[in-house]
Amino acid sequence: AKYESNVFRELRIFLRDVINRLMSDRKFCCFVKPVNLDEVTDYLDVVTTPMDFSTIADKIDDGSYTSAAQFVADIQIIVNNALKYNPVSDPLSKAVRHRAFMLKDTVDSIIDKELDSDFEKTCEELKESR
Ligand SMILES: O=C(C1CCC1)N1C[C@@H]2C[C@H]3C[C@@H](O)[C@@H](O)[C@]2(C1)O3
Repeated sequence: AKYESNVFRELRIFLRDVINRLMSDRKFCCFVKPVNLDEVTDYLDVVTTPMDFSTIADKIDDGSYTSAAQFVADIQIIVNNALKYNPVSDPLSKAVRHRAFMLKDTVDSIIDKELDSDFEKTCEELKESR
């Protein structure tokens, strides 16, 4: 009801702030848009669930996330995809993998510092009550 919509509205505001900060961080520029499937023609042979920051931003606005944990799970998909498609030790792949690891630690740190655990618990409980 009203209370629920206020909680999920506050979650959207928090998640928009986080994704906006990630999108404006130059070291994460490779994660902003979907991998170009016209350019990377074998990408879907390797990666089953593409994910990127702009898709996450759309999902926030669609109300797809009813907890921060669901948001972090999509960030993890970005990380796992980057590690899976860019495994070799050539310099470009190593740079991509390093950024993927940086992304995960950056998001985990933001969540630990800035997301109230009671608020996240309320989101999880409201999600179950749906
Ligand atoms: O995995 C990715 C993105 C980086 C994190 C997501 N890509 C697959 C290609 C391999 C590597 C070099 C370019 O070929 C560029 O097209 C991509 C894009 O980076």
